[in-house]
Amino acid sequence: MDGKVAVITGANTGIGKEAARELARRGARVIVACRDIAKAEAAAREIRAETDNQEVIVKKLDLADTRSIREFANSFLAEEKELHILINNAGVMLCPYSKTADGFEMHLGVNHLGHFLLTFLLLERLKQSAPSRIVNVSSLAHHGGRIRFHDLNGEKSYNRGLAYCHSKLANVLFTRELARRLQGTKVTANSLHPGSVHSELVRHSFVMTWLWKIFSFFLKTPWEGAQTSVYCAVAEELESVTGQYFSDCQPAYVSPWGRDDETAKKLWNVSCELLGIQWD
Ligand SMILES: NC(=O)C1=CN([C@@H]2O[C@H](COP(=O)(O)OP(=O)(O)OC[C@H]3O[C@@H](n4cnc5c(N)ncnc54)[C@H](OP(=O)(O)O)[C@@H]3O)[C@@H](O)[C@H]2O)C=CC1
Ligand SMILES: CC1=C(/C=C/C(C)=C/C=C/C(C)=C/C=O)C(C)(C)CCC1
Repeated sequence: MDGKVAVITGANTGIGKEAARELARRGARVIVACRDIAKAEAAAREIRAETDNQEVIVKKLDLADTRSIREFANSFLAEEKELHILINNAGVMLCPYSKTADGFEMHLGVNHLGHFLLTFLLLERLKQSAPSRIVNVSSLAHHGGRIRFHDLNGEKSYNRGLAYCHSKLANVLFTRELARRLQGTKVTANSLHPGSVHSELVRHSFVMTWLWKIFSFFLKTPWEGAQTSVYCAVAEELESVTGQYFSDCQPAYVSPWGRDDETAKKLWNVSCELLGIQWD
């Protein structure tokens, strides 16, 4: 991947860090886009030392704050002339009810709206650098999700498990609509389930943290969990594959709600309204 530029969100730990390591190992210039610069620098240092690739760059990105997303994009666009791979990987799960700086429910705000805005801001660069790829890390949990247009911010009722599922369904629907709109541009968009992975994702749940420790033997390692992301980002046979959903490096079953084009279009329009952007 010499000469290729990749941005990976949430690459300081877990699946994102391992995906960054794999792309760096293959020679790509990797932008590690994280909210905590100290953690990101530590991860980048480790990856540089292990892969002997010095082109692992840390940039601040807090997906729970649209100002930070815009600052990241401005700085990236000023410094990087190309972008071939965008892996929208960062995520939160099982958060107690909370809101982003812009007042969005945390799961929807970080997992969906933050990445929606980031993709919007970086899309011209992806188009200019085509062939290029957008990889959205969703989850099997999208099966439990519904887009609750009447209460997107969970103000009427909130369940943290369901809130995560809704946001992961939003990832699948966003990918589907994005892929449709990008037909003919040589920019592809695919989503995926990484597997059940022993990472810090369960940090907000005491019970899940213990389950994850006790049953860690049955879970994938973060490196194993990163393989489908890496596959979607680099596999030659996926050059023109777009709008698909993968698991274990294979196309996988999408819930009926994840295949609903009307909901995908409506979610697109509502996301634009919430973010105050025009994206045709
Ligand atoms: N682990 C699993 O079993 C599964 C994971 N997934 C998905 O995989 C992706 C990666 O998760 P995983 O590696 O497991 O989890 P981790 O918790 O280990 O990593 C999540 C990453 O997202 C970052 N992040 C969280 N909030 C923000 C924010 N506001 N702005 C920027 N970055 C943020 C974290 O940063 P920080 O360290 O600073 O908090 C961290 O780098 C997620 O999208 C998750 O939904 C899907 C299915 C199963
Ligand atoms: C059934 C079962 C387990 C499986 C849990 C699963 C399958 C979790 C999936 C989590 C996802 C999909 C998270 C993120 O999106 C454990 C805990 C290993 C313990 C043994 C019993």
